[in-house]
Amino acid sequence: MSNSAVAKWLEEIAAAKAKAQSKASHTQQPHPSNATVDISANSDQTITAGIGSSNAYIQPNPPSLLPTSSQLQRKPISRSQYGTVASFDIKTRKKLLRLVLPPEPIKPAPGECCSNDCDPCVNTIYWQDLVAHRELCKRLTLEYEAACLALASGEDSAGSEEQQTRLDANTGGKIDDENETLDLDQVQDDENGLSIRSYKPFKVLKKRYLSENTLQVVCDVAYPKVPRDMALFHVLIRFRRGDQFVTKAFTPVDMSRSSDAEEIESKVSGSGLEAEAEAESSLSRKLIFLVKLYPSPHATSDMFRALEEYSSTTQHHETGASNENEVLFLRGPIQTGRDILWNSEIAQNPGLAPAVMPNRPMKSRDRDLESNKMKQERIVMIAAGSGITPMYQFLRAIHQYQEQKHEQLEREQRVYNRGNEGEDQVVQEVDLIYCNRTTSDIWLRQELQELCSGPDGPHDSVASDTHIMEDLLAMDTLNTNMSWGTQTETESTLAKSLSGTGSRLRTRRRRVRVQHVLSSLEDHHSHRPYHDLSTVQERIHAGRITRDLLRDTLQQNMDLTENERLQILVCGPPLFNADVSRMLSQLGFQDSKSCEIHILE
Ligand SMILES: Cc1cc2nc3c(=O)[nH]c(=O)nc-3n(C[C@H](O)[C@H](O)[C@H](O)COP(=O)(O)OP(=O)(O)OC[C@H]3O[C@@H](n4cnc5c(N)ncnc54)[C@H](O)[C@@H]3O)c2cc1C
Repeated sequence: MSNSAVAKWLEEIAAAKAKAQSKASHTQQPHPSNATVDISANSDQTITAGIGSSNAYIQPNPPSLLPTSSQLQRKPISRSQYGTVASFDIKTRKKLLRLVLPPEPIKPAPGECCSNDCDPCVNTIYWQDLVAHRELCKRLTLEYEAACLALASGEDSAGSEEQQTRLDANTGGKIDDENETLDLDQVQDDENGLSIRSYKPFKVLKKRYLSENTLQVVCDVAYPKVPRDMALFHVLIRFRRGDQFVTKAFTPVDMSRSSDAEEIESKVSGSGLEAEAEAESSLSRKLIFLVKLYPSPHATSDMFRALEEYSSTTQHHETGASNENEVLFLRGPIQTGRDILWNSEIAQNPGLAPAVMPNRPMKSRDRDLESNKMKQERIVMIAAGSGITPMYQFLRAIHQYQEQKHEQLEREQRVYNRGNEGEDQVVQEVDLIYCNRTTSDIWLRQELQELCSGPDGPHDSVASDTHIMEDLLAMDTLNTNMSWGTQTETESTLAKSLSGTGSRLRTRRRRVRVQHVLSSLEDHHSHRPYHDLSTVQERIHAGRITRDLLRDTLQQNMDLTENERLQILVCGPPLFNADVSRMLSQLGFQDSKSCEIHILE
């Protein structure tokens, strides 16, 4: 090609470039390099300043009605992702500066706050994040303006080694010398688990109807290893419904059983059955929700019905799930005001029930304990339907910590050959009255039975024998007092013979007794009246909860000594709570120094 041809060709290219450039500058808003940025738009924002050419642009991303799934997933704002980004315009060979601002936090939707005095409340988190976001945007904007001025006045050190490490045009120009994050409070988000600051998507691993109106949903996230002072908590589940969100609170249930885990570990190789058991056992360690389904049309229930189990054949760009119905957006763990008080008390006194009366500060209980005055804690739980979930969480927490305490004492006794006199001062008794329509509506029945009899089984050790003995003796007392069915001869003999042996380990003094109240009169499967189905672990009554039943259960709590204290927890639908409160008041149970009544809404 001749020189003139080459020159002509270059001219044509330059003309085309100039044309394209002038077209771009007409379609974009000129922006002075010291412009302030409106940070209220709910999206990432970019300001570009072309210094050296007259181009300076603000390019806010169009605000969308709904946050994108990446925003839903957003981690705490990291300083390193945003700020002044430099690049070079290949055409003009001039340096461009760009300001990338973080997205504004998403305001909680109406109804997202469950009004249970949670700490942190989703609204508090939002306001904290908003303040932090504004401060960060202000700082980044100032930095950007300073960089623009420096570039315009030729003081920009681009090209220097230092600047090159800060600016990386090819990778989007991340500022990589600062790792400051805006995580304002102490609650740490778990990278792979739940986050308290934002909704994260998790695959639905299993969806199973336990009954016509009960759904069990297993999510692909481990039941959080919450610290001792966070044993009681709930999780927010968010569904997208058209262009709106529906957010509801649910209490996950911990279905992992140590006996299962040990069994799996003891297996050497994995046959088909073993692998199946292992898969089932690993599912039991996941976050599991029990959901009460209401007849359709019911927004929340219908969205749960529409959930699908994750299928590995199709792919979702974020979670690997094929469609939105295979994913649940979760946020947590969140504690209600009540949870916080109980959690701190369980953490301090694992063997004890909570004392949450505002007029009875925990210190007074500690004094009681120090002076060895308080010896008996009684808890009566009265639940209906899904109201069992917080009760079960509570029972699990107490059970778990008592197990730990028991093991610790057992170890100490073995190692130091030390007796544990004085350790068995506090006795805790728990009665649970659980109301449903039929046996198939009972949630966590097996798990409750296990809590009644303990995980050790009757033949393992003196400790477990002692435990069983205590349960049986407790039953004996109940049978005498309440004329519930009859204890079998074997049970009675075992209780008596064990009571004769004396107990070497008397630290575990938990007694859980379960009574089911079923409003349907007979069992549909066996066609036998419900009271015939009572066992040593659970009593079954037909009908509705009555004042007489409450009186019988509470009978032994009528005349509390100054060393005893009674806690009554009620959790069910509003009408049920109101009915039970009325009956308790008719029976003379009111909040006092020795009796605390908690209605869980
Ligand atoms: C901290 C916390 C933890 C919770 N944990 C659980 C849990 O583990 N499992 C669980 O299932 N729920 C749980 N809930 C309740 C759950 O969040 C929802 O409120 C519940 O599923 C009802 O859905 P909704 O609010 O959309 O019902 P809404 O339609 O707003 O109705 C509110 C209430 O009216 C009654 N109701 C509505 N429709 C019907 C109907 N067709 N028939 C009979 N009664 C009806 C129900 O009592 C319902 O709770 C929890 C709530 C809180 C605050």
